[in-house]
This record gives sequence, structure tokens and C-alpha cells, in this order.
Amino acid sequence: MVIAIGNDHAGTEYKFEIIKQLERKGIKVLNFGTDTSDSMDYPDAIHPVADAVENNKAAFGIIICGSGNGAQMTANKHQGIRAALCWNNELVELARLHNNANVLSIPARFVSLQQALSFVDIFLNTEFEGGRHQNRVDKIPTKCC
Ligand SMILES: O=C(CO)[C@H](O)[C@H](O)[C@H](O)COP(=O)(O)O
Repeated sequence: MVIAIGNDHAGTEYKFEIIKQLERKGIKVLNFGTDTSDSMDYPDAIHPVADAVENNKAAFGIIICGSGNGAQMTANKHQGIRAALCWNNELVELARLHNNANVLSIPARFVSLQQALSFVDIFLNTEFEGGRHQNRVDKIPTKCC
């Protein structure tokens, strides 16, 4: 499996730990985020993650910024992306079960590192339920409004 990851300066520390966790499991990581704590603009790191997922270069994306909001907003501008901002385990599980989220947005300044690592684990190990949720997910993409 290949995972694309992107972060701004608020997410660098967590990003390194998440990469370690993924690589320990034999998962290949495409790192599009900054590797320093120098201030940068999150869209520059998040658009490449969304591109990689949309173009099937990665199965899933993980994006990290301070609140998770800017990263999620950026990713969701892409037609093929369903990015979920999650701050507890249950939200992560539901994002996969019900929404077939393909990008996980982590608010690094509002969750612990242990929580963030657990989110990644749950995200990658939860399957979409389909059924009634498939009909709803199919109605999300639109260019009309
Ligand atoms: O974009 C964000 C909010 O939607 C992220 O949380 C950023 O990490 C945050 O805005 C960065 O803030 P800073 O004061 O420039 O470090």
C-alpha cells in the first residue's frame, strides 16, 4: 500500500512519527509535507497529496495542520477527494464506514501524538460499509454549486 502524507509547520513533528509507524508496517509513504518547523502555507503541501490520491498514486492521504481545517478545506476542493477532519477514534471509524473517506485530516494542535497515531491505524484498517452509504457518497461530487 502507498500513502500520501502532507503537513504544514504545525504538523511536522506528528508527521515524522506517523511515517515511522507506517514504514514499520511496510507501507510506502509519499511525503509532500514540510520537514521543518518554519512557517509555510498549508495548501502547498496538501494539493500534492490530493493529486496523488486522485490519480491513484496513493490509496489514501493523511494531512496534518494545526486545526486540520485548512488542510481539509484544501483537499476537498479536489473532485475525487473525501477528506474527513477527525479528533477522536469514533469519528475516524465513521469517516471510513459511512463516508468512504480517502483522506484523513489531523488537527495536530488539538490531539495528542498517541491519538494521531491511533487515528491513522483505525483509518487504514476500517472498510467502507457500502449499501445505503454508497448512494449518499455517490451524490457528493458536483460541479453545480
Ligand atoms: O490552516 C490552518 C487552520 O486551518 C492550520 O491550523 C495552520 O496550521 C495554522 O493556521 C498555522 O498557524 P500559524 O499561527 O501560522 O502557525
